[in-house]
Amino acid sequence: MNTNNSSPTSHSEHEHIHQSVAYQRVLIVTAVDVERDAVLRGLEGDSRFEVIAGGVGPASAAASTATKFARDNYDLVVSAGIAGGFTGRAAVGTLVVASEIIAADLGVETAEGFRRVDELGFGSASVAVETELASRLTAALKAAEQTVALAPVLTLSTVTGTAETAAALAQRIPEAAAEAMEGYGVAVAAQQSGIPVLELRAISNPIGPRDRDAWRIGDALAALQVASSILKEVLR
Ligand SMILES: O=C(O)c1cccc(C(=O)CC[C@H]2O[C@@H](n3cnc4c(=O)[nH]cnc43)[C@H](O)[C@@H]2O)c1
Repeated sequence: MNTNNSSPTSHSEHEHIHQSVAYQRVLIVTAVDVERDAVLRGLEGDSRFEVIAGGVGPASAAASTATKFARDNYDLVVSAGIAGGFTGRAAVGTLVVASEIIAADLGVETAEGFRRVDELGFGSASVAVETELASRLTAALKAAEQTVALAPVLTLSTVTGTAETAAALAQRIPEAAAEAMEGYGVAVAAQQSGIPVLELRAISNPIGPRDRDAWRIGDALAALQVASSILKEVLR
């Protein structure tokens, strides 16, 4: 860093200063304790980060996130944890960085099919992420030889448990790579407080017929730990 106040600061120094100032306080919200513990292992005690297990589902995630925002200031919030992956788009053990966070069941069922709240004039079922940062995180994960997709991540209150529902979701939102249960809740809390948001997911199971014994939670938590250590470096 340039410590001489009288000399001009270069463009690249400005960028560095901006980055380190921008992300000094980061809140990471997982659903459950084992996810929080995997993230904490990856962060290795970095004091810029606070990690909470905010509960399962969008309502708990939103309330937990908003409660933290009411008590402290944050520069960034990250929804993180394990997730289901759409077959052919995100395999078990790989990572997904959200390019967009979509509440896939926020809308109305009609005889003609599902209609998003957006079409009905009741707000939006999607929240934009901090795009540049999502791209940088994806690139850093790839550089660290992780398999990662940058794609929309769906939030659902109900885990998909049939091939029919999985196919319907994949057809309705063809770009989506993963589904989880909290991203949209964290993202709405962030949006209402003007705080940038990311979602980072490690795939534990394929989306489709329910087979809980086939979930590879250990592999997903290991990938989440690696991804958290890379997130720490990207925000440095
Ligand atoms: O039983 C365990 O040992 C265990 C360990 C870690 C996490 C869990 C959970 O049940 C976390 C639930 C959490 O995971 C997300 N998730 C994972 N797969 C899917 C899916 O296919 N569809 C939707 N959500 C999924 C979700 O965000 C839940 O909060 C258990």
